[in-house]
Amino acid sequence: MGQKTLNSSCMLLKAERVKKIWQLRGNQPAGDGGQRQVIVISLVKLSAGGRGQRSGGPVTMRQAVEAQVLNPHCELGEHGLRQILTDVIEEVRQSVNQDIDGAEILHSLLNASWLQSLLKVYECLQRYLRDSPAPALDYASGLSFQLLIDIRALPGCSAEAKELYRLLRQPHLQALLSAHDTVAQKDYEPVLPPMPDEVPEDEEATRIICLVKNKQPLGATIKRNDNTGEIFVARVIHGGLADRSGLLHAGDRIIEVNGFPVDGMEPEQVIQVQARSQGTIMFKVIPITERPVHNQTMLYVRSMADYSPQQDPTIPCADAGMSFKKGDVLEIVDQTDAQWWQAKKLPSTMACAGLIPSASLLKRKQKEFWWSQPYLPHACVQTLSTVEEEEDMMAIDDRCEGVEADEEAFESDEDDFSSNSEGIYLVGFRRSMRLCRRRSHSTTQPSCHTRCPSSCNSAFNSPYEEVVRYQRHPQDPQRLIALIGPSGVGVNELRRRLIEMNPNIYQGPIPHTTRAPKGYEESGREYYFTSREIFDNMVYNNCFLEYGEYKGNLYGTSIDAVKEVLNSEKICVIDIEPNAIQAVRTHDLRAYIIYVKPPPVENLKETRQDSYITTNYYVNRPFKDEDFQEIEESARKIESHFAQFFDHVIVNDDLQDSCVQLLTAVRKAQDEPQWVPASWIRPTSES
Ligand SMILES: Nc1ncnc2c1ncn2[C@@H]1O[C@H](COP(=O)(O)OP(=O)(O)OP(=O)(O)O)[C@@H](O)[C@H]1O
Repeated sequence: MGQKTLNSSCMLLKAERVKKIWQLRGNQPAGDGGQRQVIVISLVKLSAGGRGQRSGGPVTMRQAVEAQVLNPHCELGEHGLRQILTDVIEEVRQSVNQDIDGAEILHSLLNASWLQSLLKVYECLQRYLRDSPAPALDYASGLSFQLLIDIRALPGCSAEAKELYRLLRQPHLQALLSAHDTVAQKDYEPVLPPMPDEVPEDEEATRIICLVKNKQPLGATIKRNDNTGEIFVARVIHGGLADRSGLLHAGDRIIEVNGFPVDGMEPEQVIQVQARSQGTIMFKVIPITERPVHNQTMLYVRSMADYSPQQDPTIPCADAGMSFKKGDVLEIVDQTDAQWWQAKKLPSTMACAGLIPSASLLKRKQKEFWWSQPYLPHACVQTLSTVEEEEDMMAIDDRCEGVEADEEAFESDEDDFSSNSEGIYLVGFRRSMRLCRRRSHSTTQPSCHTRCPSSCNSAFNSPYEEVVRYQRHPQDPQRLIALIGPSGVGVNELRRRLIEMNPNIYQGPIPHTTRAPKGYEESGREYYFTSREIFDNMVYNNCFLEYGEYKGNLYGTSIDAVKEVLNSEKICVIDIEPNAIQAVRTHDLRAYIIYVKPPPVENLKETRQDSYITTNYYVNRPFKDEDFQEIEESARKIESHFAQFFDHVIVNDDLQDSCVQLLTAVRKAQDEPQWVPASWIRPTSES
């Protein structure tokens, strides 16, 4: 016995020519605007032949196959070819058991579901040829239309007639009748070119793909091998026309487009040939032999930068690119290419993905600065207010016409330590507390210190932040609500109104201070009164989200004070400096960031006519034009540096409207699924 061979007639079964023509037809059915795809498998011809035979069943099978090829109309029994295939598979299975070379591969090939489906289609076509069904009439929709007119003309119509009228008017039924008429009239458009009769010997290695153009782009990019001049498919865009055909793959070599040999052409010329074609595009390709296996995992990211493909000269194809803004959530559908990923912007109804720079490429581009917003490196440790800054503040306040009031006068301002009828104190609204961390109209020179978690730098440096959809479990603590906005926009006003609405649900954290308590004050009610030493120790141990100094006393909001509110099952509402955002975007606090944005300056002027701005060193005074300009300027800076972290934006125009918006947003944050950093759910060493 020589080498073991698969001595079976199933080896003789040879796919001589299997050609598929996929006709992707862009048709707009009335009403739904969707796309209909018709897949036509034009020719499937299996024949038998070859060496070696065995007696018994297999020979009968071979004869049956040959008989089928010679006379496709002959009967092959109830299950036709599928029956033959089942028998062959059984025989190959026996060969597998005998450990015969190649049997296992053949067994899995014959068992493939696509082959079963192909044979099913074949059998259907055979049955169709045998039965030659003919339509009873070509214009079923015309008949139904006539019926509708007749029923309407009936003087008193029965319940049955009314029901028939209703049924015939259903869009689904009308679409069905229209489809019937299309088939009955054999109105198939466009007509595909005939298959060439003469197929060269090496045809097995090539594939002819015919795609019907619709308004969509092809969804594939090409590249040229500069040494050989050969043209290859560089990438197939996820969800595009080429991808959905399933016939074009990255790495396939394109030999012809619409009959034009493309070897040696520039990619732009190939695109022109393709663009000139009307109706259908025919590609002759040599398929890539080893297609890479994609086991892509689903990845969702929040973009930390803006990107515009039209301004990026390095993108392989600007039209295939996708623009995005800071804060957009992107679904990364393909990361095969280390440089260019494919993504969809969420929420998306687009089937087709777009090209975006990979994380490493975008990081490189960010460093180049040529198209992105100037990048502000995040300062982990803020410097204490300098003498110049103090002078700056004085310079601003020099313009004030108010009367200087001492801290005591501020502290006794009723608004600042009000308690409601149930005796619940609204903490954190004291003027001194607010002024100590007063925003200095500049994001680069904040006057207070913010905590920087270890993940802070990585979040600021990475152009994409991985996110996951998170729905708070009813037993989880409520999410922290953090409001940010330019000084004077109304952050405290909104926060106060929310807490006042229901202090049993909403509460601010109790701040710490080194100031001595006044007679009526209790530690743990208005403030936690601590010594400077303890305060310094807390600063050293990173216990504060933010802290600052006002008139020689330190004030700060501790993480534990926030957690205390959250653990009491209330919703903690805080007002933070933009630089403290990263300190609250943690696994423990899970902050929902609401940005309070100023309306256009004309609206600001109109709505703030009777309002008073809180100023440093001086009592409140009416808003001035300079204040509105500063609010606008500060808003621009905050948005350009921190917009990627906003979960929600409220334009504080009409105060009443803004309160309603805030309440709705807070409820959504607690009760509806939100995109949150993946590190909150799968804590990493960084978080
Ligand atoms: N939508 C609005 N319409 C009219 N007045 C408003 C509106 N929002 C806020 N105000 C008023 O504007 C003034 C400033 O608001 P608020 O004190 O809340 O500012 P802020 O953003 O907290 O600034 P800061 O942190 O500097 O105190 C207050 O008198 C407030 O009542």
